[in-house]
Amino acid sequence: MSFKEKGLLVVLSGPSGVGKGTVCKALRSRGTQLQYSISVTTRKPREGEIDGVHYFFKTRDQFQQMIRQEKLLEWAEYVGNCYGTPTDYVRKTLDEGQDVILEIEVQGALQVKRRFPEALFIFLAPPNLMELKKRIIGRGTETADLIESRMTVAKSEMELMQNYNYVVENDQVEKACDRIEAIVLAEHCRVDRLIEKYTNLEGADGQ
Ligand SMILES: Nc1ncnc2c1ncn2[C@@H]1O[C@H](COP(=O)(O)OP(=O)(O)OP(=O)(O)O)[C@@H](O)[C@H]1O
Ligand SMILES: Nc1nc2c(ncn2[C@@H]2O[C@H](COP(=O)(O)O)[C@@H](O)[C@H]2O)c(=O)[nH]1
Repeated sequence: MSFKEKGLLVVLSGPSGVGKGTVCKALRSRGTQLQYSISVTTRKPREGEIDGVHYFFKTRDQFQQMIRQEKLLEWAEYVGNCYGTPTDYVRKTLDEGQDVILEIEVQGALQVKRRFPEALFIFLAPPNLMELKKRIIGRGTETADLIESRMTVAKSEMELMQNYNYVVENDQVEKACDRIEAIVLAEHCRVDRLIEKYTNLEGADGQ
């Protein structure tokens, strides 16, 4: 009898501008074995963002329809726009035994926790709030008003950190990637994930 381990669901969240996207991109270019779920959003594309690559861009009506049809694993309204994770891709990829990473804000992460308590929750934290603001400004994608709104949300998101399994400081991108890779590796070795495999050892050689 062969034991097929299900993929691990990794939730990476943290305030806007902390570097979630940057860290995920760096993990990807290292070849880290994580599949990236592409979210659905009602936000307008930023310059250079491609539909189906960075997000699936939808109208509010289309997004509402996805909610009604229960196509979203989680969703949240964030600073005037809606964001959500398509369920099908996540379930299919986990069932194939591949790990999936969701790059989402905190309200959505809490919904995932209720539905998938066994998922791994990592909070990416900035060295401090001044540095966070500097990063959002430096990215050059938001108006001054939106930067203030995102900073206000960021402060309340930081207070929800205790709902996560790990906090990783994104002081340097490569160090943050090292820490995330180590956490994911350790999670794969947890007894509660592997016990089924090792309690069925006898079946493995046909005895
Ligand atoms: N460790 C770091 N040191 C300095 N700058 C960083 C670091 N990580 C990311 N940045 C920069 O911070 C800015 C925001 O990063 P990024 O867009 O990845 O954040 P994010 O958390 O994905 O934001 P959002 O949640 O809004 O999508 C970018 O300009 C990026 O280059
Ligand atoms: N709850 C969810 N949050 C998501 C999802 N995809 C992205 N996000 C988060 O939204 C904010 C804003 O993103 P931006 O691209 O407009 O800067 C940020 O924290 C993202 O991580 C999702 O599917 N669900």
